[in-house]
Amino acid sequence: MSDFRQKALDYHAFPTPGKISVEISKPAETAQDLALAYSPGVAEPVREIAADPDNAYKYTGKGNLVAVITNGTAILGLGNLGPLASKPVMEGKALLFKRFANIDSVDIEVTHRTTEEFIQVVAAIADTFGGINLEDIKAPECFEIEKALIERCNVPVFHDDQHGTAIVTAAGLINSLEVQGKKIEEAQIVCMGAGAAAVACMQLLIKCGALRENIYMLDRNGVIHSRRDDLNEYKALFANNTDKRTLEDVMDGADVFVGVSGPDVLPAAAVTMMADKPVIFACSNPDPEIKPELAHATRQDLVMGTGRSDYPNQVNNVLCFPFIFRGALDVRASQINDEMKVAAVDAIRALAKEPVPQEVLDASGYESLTFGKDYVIPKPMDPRLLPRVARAVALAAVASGVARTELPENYMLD
Ligand SMILES: NC(=O)C1=CN([C@@H]2O[C@H](COP(=O)(O)OP(=O)(O)OC[C@H]3O[C@@H](n4cnc5c(N)ncnc54)[C@H](OP(=O)(O)O)[C@@H]3O)[C@@H](O)[C@H]2O)C=CC1
Ligand SMILES: CC(=O)C(=O)O
Ligand SMILES: [Mg+2]
Repeated sequence: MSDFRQKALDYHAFPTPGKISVEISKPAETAQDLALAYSPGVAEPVREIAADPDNAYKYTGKGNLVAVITNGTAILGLGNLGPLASKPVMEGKALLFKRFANIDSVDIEVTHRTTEEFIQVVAAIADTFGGINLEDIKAPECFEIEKALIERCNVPVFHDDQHGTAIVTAAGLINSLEVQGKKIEEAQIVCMGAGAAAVACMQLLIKCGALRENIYMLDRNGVIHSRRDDLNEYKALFANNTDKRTLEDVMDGADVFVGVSGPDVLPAAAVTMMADKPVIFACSNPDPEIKPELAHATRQDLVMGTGRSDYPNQVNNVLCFPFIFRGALDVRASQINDEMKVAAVDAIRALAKEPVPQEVLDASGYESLTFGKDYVIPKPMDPRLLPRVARAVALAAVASGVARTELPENYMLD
């Protein structure tokens, strides 16, 4: 067994299996403490909440609690390995919520027969939480699931693989194009993958200025074009009237490759066909569409990003979901809308252009980092992400009318 594989297994197994635990936040030592925490004292907040459901935010942990919910049908790029096998990833998301945004989070892995059954399960438990983060649910079911849950739930519902990925990809890509001296409005974009992440990434890039007709999307059957009769309604949104059929056909002259598909699907030969100064985001986890070593050996003029922590330019939704939920929870937003997503893109982008504090360099193992080819996007451990992104999101929620409380005082500074 490789050293790294054993290390990863030991990390998860010892000293306690798993990555999260529950802590109590009130004294519970004496009979008097227990009389307040449990019977008879607990009856008082029960009555208050029964009288006004908003009191749940006052008397319980609901307002700082996010559920990470999955069915395990698209676990990273590993595929449909079932709910239980997805648990380490979901505990990982919960760990990241706590570590980066001090949000309490629990993972919920749902076994179900039909899509409607999954929707019913989540809708039935949604009031327990301040927000629902859907994770690793495959397309096209993820689209129907998210839409139905947004309609049925009173708390924000956010499919991370769609929107978290899209926000980070848009921030990183617009910065990369700036570094390469290109404009998003003129960029020829190839998107490998046509699932949850792909559809949302391309939709948000269009909101940020990309032209739909400049985007070529591919699935396992090649280029998505208007004469295919096997497209679901989401892929059909990206069907081009074109004779191009293969990856090579669309990579010829492309400025951007976004990979949200699977491992090693981008051959070096296709990279050589791209326009001058291209951008390659090979975001599949854990194994990217092309290894950075191979891409860099193929040409020198590219900006390269992956979803991983161990290469420069980590294009990964960890840069978004803790912070967008922090902002949404802090103003009790009823939903996470496009205005909040675009605010997150702008805040993440802007941070990459500022000097990097020593603590971030130390934590990420760099001597220096400056905005440029190897640093187009902030590092996840940058402590400025939390105040900047959360504040931008909260302000956007207030401005767009979805906030249900006033802006907290700490967001008013500046
Ligand atoms: N870095 C990041 O932050 C994130 C990365 N990702 C990565 O994106 C990938 C997709 O995730 P997600 O969208 O949630 O999953 P989905 O199951 O929703 O979509 C997967 C898509 O990838 C396509 N695909 C898979 N293998 C290939 C291949 N060999 N050639 C061409 N297309 C292929 C599928 O094609 P078809 O439709 O024909 O089946 C499908 O369209 C994963 O690898 C995941 O790790 C996802 C979210 C965040
Ligand atoms: C990062 C992530 O959410 C994924 O690869 O699915
Ligand atoms: Mg995911």
